Amino acid sequence: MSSTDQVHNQRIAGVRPMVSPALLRDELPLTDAGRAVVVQSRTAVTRVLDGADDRLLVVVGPCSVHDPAAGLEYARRLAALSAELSEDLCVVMRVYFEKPRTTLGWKGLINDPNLDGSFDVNHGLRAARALLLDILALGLPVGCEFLDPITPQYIADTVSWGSIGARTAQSQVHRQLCSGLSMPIGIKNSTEGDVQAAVDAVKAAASSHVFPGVTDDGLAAIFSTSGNPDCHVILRGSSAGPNYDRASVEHTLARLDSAGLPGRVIVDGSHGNSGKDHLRQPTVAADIAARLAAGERGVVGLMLESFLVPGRQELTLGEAASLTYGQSVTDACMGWDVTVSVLRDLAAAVASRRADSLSGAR
Ligand SMILES: O=C[C@H](O)[C@H](O)COP(=O)(O)O
Ligand SMILES: C=C(OP(=O)(O)O)C(=O)O
Repeated sequence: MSSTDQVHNQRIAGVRPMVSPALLRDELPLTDAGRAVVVQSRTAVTRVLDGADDRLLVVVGPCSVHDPAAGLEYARRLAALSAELSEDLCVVMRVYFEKPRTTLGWKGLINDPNLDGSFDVNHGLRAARALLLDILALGLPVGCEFLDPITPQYIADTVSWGSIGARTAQSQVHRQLCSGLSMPIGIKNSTEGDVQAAVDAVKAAASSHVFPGVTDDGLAAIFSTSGNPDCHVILRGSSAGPNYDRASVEHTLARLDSAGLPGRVIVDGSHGNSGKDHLRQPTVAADIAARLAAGERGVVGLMLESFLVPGRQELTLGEAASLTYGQSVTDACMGWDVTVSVLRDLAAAVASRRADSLSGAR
């Protein structure tokens, strides 16, 4: 595929046509009911972030979706649990289709939906959007990480909360992207533990930007954004250890204040905060629950990695048929039963904080 002119596309091995965002949305339209879920949940998440709603935001679900059927089964269970706990928790399902890799590895359902190195991106986009619509049909809002700057055009209308990962928080391309996204976005501290990088990203994303992008019809265009005031820091721990403790949260709130930004953070109970050990996520959640029950307010949300079956398994490309159903092929996840008790304990902590605050106000 490389050009014979010896200067152009010398390392491009192939170019294939890609469905346009408009065509995909036409094939798989957002229903009126789905739109209502997105609009209402974006407002609810924003109110939690602003402290206007005293519930805890809980972004919970698999590290990555590799099997839409298992993702949908998880969503059915979570929709019922979310309804049970809705007075105290604002639940968003983590539905991640794009995986940023430290070096190499499977990059997620959009990039390689057949899990075999065939990279059928058009099929990946269809599978991702179809699952998002199915989850919204259950009344459950979804949260995605945005990694490729073009992907949001295909799915962002279905997303109520977004994330920028630890490896891209310092990227200007991603900060610009956030400034134009229609939902609140959590931005993570770096893998080495640099929280200022996330604070700087929240500040940059709140501002307007002008940058190149792709239109609904797949044409290059220059986009102007108005800035996103609903971005916030996610403390995800680091290679140096956890950062969900009270002092780290206070330190982050002080940095946000110095930058003229609202004081709120989400804690990621996985990744550096649990050393990627799924058995430690409930310990993080229990610590946050105890602090909430004691009246702490800076932590407005918690992210948890959870799937039907606990732990993780190795993915060998081309051998998806031998995978255990409902178990992560990326980072280890809490299993469903543990997830239920963790979410119930978090809800009880929020209810207790509310009761204390009401009795204090009397
Ligand atoms: O959340 C997922 C992973 O931690 C992230 O994609 C990095 O994974 P890797 O270090 O296995 O590449
Ligand atoms: C990649 C992720 O996390 P981080 O960016 O914190 O490593 C994730 O949440 O899937």
